[in-house]
Amino acid sequence: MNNQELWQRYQDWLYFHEGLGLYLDVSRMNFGDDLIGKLQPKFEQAFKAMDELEAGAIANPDENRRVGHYWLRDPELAPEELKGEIVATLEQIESFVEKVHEGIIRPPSAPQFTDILSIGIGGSSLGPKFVAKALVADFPPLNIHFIDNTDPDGMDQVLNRLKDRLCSTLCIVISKSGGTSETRNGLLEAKHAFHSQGLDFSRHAVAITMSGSQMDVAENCDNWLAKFAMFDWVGGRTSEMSSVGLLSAALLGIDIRSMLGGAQEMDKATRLPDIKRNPASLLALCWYHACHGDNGSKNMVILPYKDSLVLFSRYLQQLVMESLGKELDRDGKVVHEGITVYGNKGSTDQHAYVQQLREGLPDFFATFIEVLEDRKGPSIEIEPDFTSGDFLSGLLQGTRQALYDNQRESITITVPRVDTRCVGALIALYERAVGFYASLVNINAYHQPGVEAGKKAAADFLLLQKNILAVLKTTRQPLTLSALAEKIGVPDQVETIYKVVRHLSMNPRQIVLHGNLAKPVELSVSLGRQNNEEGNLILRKAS
Ligand SMILES: O=P(O)(O)OC[C@H]1O[C@H](O)[C@H](O)[C@@H](O)[C@@H]1O
Repeated sequence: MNNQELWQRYQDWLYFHEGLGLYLDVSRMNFGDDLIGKLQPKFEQAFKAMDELEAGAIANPDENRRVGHYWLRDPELAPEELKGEIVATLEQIESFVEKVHEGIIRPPSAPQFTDILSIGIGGSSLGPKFVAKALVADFPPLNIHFIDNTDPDGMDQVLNRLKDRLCSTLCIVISKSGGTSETRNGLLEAKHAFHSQGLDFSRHAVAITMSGSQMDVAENCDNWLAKFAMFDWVGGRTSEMSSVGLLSAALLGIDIRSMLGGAQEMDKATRLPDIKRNPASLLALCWYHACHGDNGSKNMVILPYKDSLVLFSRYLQQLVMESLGKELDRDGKVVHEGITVYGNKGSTDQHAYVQQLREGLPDFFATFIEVLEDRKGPSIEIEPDFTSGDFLSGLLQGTRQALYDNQRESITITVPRVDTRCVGALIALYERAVGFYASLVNINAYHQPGVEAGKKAAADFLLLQKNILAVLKTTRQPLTLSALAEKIGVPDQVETIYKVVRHLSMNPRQIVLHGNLAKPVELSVSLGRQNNEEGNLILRKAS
């Protein structure tokens, strides 16, 4: 197409949401005009399924669950019996936050809370992190820190930096199921850090979990400073607008009602059963074209040209890949669906992987996110008539053009600025697009059966470790790895045993490896003293 034709295509397909000032440009996706007609029946099904979901159907049959994240921003739409708890939880959050800000709810040994330590993983971390990065003011009422892994080094880094302010740190532990081991470990490590300083953890701790969850019961969260409900009908990856995301956002001074309002406005726009005039169905159409049609399966590269949106791609990785990455369709047929999502930000990525996007594997489509307002207030001129923001804008338009010139497709979402309404709207837009796409390809977007396999294998690994330690504790002589495997009764698991003892031997766990590390088959292992005497004897216990 020549420039004139492209300009025409741009205008023909442009979606604009007046209230949000949001543009969606799909003109650089090369689907033909006939695609809408072709997909019309599938979309009719998708709109219908979405209506049913919002009306309270069991949209996630495998887990026998309703899917209600849309009700969070419009409780009036929720089934009668749920309205009250949505409204009450929001009010509970606001009242708690107000009291924290005013110092009415305060730590026992400091006048006010200064910091938040947020512990959670997956949906219990990605949304809060994304929103904090996107919307936090330069000088927020509290500073936020995250533990989202069971990496001891990572936890030490956070806890060491917080050491002098632990007495004024509010610890929010988030786990819908309450049974996620990484979060449990983070909680126990944080608790240990508080206790080491003589601080009463329960006076600093806030729980966000389903009532009666494993964590709720084990920790007796009712005795904590506060406990906020997490609803069974809200999935982890769509929980940003529940207490999971709203509590920390409000504590940071972010206007959560406005974020909910932005999402609600987008929800209204994405309910319209008209593919071309609904931004979420337009996105789903583009994804179908790029990922499901004759073009093979393309990856989704998310490129926001704005530093504050840098975590959007990570947020979307869970939303899109956990929702759409499925082995079976709704009829039980093997389909291996999914869309790979990656990205960081422009123009930073221009100096990293855009080379491959432009000239290498044509295995992706890009989504540019353009923000029209450069900054609050005026800019200096970097060169006569040019500001830094002009360069950012030029680099976005240039990359879009350069990709298109080399037959690389792209979508562009343009927003006026990164504010609460915009962030709420972006989250809502992608949530709905994922739901539509799942309908188009006939999969359940709301379960995640594949996640369990890794957890189960990790549990087996840890059980094996337990058995190894039990044997070594009763054996005086070093054992070869195969002898150890025999003794435990798993002769075919020498490699796993090797991995366990190699890890233990590098840590103060009194496990010693003997022999040549380059020849695992010749190694033997025993319980004993390691070189680092001091470390040997310290086995920290969770309090
Ligand atoms: O909030 P939690 O129950 O701790 O779950 C945290 C995360 O872990 C799981 O593995 C799921 O796959 C995610 O969807 C979820 O967000």
